[in-house]
Amino acid sequence: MNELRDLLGDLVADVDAVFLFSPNASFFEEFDDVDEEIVVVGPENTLDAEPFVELPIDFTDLEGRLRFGVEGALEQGIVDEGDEVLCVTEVLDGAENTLVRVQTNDFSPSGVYDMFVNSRADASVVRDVFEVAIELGKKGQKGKPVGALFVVGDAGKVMNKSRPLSYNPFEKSHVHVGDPIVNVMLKEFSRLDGAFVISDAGKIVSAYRYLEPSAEGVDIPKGLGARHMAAGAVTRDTMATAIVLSESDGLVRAFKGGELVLEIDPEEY
Ligand SMILES: Nc1ncnc2c1ncn2[C@@H]1O[C@H](COP(=O)(O)OP(=O)(O)OP(=O)(O)O)[C@@H](O)[C@H]1O
Ligand SMILES: [Mn+2]
Repeated sequence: MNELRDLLGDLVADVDAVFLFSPNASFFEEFDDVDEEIVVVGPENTLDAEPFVELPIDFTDLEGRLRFGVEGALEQGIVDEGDEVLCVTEVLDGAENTLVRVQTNDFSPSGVYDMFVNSRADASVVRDVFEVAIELGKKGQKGKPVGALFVVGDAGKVMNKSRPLSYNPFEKSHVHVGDPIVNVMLKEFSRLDGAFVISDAGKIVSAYRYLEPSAEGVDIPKGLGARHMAAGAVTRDTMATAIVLSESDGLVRAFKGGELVLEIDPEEY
């Protein structure tokens, strides 16, 4: 008789590594004796696991989460190209209810791991800006959809490639992303045109900047307009990362090195 176990056992057979996404302590300990390499992926290394891949944001979409874990492990040399990896994770708030077997080559590098970890700006600054954009996307401005453009890192060069559209409300202030009051200010100022420029350390350098990078050769997906084009182009001309909330489709996108590296729907957060 065919037992399910026999039929589905191939799914877990002969893998090079097992990735546990945000496991709890007791589940993690059960893997003590397995022969395969165990890799923990999560927002914080509360279990002192080694090796560990830190998730900068809570990816609700499964593919984004797997991709980040795999790219991070490849980048850190924990796994190699072509390795077979078994991912144990959750969907729909059901702890450890999902097994996905992937080969590390299944993911063509998207740059998402690189964007957080190897940005000029601190990973926490990139994450904080992401969170503002997601929150803004969820709530809009007084219920209306709103767009916004944040350029993070390499601020001196970004300022050189842009011009003011209005007075800069952050001119003499020393405020940083992540402060609750600053998040309110960013949301308020996002009603007006232009981009926010943020330093590597998270200081808000300016609001209302009109970006003027050279857009020559920048290849962004069709259908996106001037805001996204400017975001893509400024990251090719500088070491910055650009995070864009689209007023028209409500998605948050990130650009680095002139390319789209991440696209998320705030409604799923
Ligand atoms: N070069 C630029 N620098 C800064 N802000 C810009 C630039 N170009 C456009 N924007 C801002 O983007 C807004 C929307 O422009 P547009 O509709 O062309 O962009 P989009 O990519 O379609 O974005 P959305 O999806 O939000 O509509 C403009 O009103 C302006 O505030
Ligand atoms: Mn538009």
